[in-house]
Amino acid sequence: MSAYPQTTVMDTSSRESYQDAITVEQFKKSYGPHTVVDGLSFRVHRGEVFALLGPNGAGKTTTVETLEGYRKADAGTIRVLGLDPIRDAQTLKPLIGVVLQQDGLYPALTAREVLHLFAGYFAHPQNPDELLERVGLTSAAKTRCRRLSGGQKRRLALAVALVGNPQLVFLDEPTAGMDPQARLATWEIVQELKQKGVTVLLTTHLMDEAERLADRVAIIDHGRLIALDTPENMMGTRNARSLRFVAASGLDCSRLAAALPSATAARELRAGSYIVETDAPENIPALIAELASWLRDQQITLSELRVGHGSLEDLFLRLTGSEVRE
Ligand SMILES: Nc1ncnc2c1ncn2[C@@H]1O[C@H](COP(=O)(O)OP(=O)(O)OP(=O)(O)O)[C@@H](O)[C@H]1O
Repeated sequence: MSAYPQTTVMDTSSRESYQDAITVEQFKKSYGPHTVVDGLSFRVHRGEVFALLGPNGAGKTTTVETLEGYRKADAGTIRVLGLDPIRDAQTLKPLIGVVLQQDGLYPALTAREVLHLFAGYFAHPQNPDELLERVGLTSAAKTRCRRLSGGQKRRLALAVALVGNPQLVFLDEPTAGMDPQARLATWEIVQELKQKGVTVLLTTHLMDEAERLADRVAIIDHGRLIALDTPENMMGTRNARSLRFVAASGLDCSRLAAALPSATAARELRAGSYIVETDAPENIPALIAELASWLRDQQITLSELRVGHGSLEDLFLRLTGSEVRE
């Protein structure tokens, strides 16, 4: 309940000068002897969708919950909408929306009752019934929370986070447990939030979610920042000098490289996963055309083709050495 306080009168004058929606500088947090966040620094611009990626235990939830004011930093500076999340909690809480990893919704209330209840905490809430429809829960509006499926609970938690028209939304694994249709609907909602200028900080284990939604992605491991960039830059899509493709394993790469005039080299990275290199980004369109016609002539079926280093998932594995879990 503490996440959704009674509406307070806000003094926004002290916040007018803040530049970024979130500032984290040299943030440190330990549990006993165990350091889980170790000098983390990043900024989230206003109106940006920012994704935090990291393997299990990397410190993502600790970071997000500190930004939300639920945990206290041991060291460093944390500002959210120009405010200190603990000292200025009363002012900040009505301005942010939070989807927690665990949904602490009331088991005996219906989905509609929960949303109306939370709407009552805010001065200018969204229409709860319209919001229920927006998250695809109209048919479950009269279902008690304990009977909602895992995916429906996540959608209700999202609606609860949005009902107060927040300026900044924290989404901790927002689509975990959702079926593909609900996931797509949630992605649309995040894109709408961005269009409205709402800042979104999300954590996810789904690389396609980060690739599709995020303006910038921070990869953290052992509580440290190891990469921060746009998904395109991380994947090397711009100024790329290579193609990756997936097809049957065991293709003759020297024959392949020799057959493509724009290629300088070709290798099988792992069974069925190939890289073809060229010496300048402007050769990429020709390389794609040459590769496509070679594959056609050899009657080889292609299951994936990417420009650049590979997927965000490849990069994540390379940087953290960890498997991604859903
Ligand atoms: N209250 C706590 N007391 C002690 N240890 C904790 C506490 N909360 C988290 N930890 C530990 O801190 C580390 C970082 O946890 P955190 O939940 O921040 O990671 P995460 O990146 O969100 O992981 P996940 O992807 O599994 O959610 C983990 O080793 C976790 O066990």
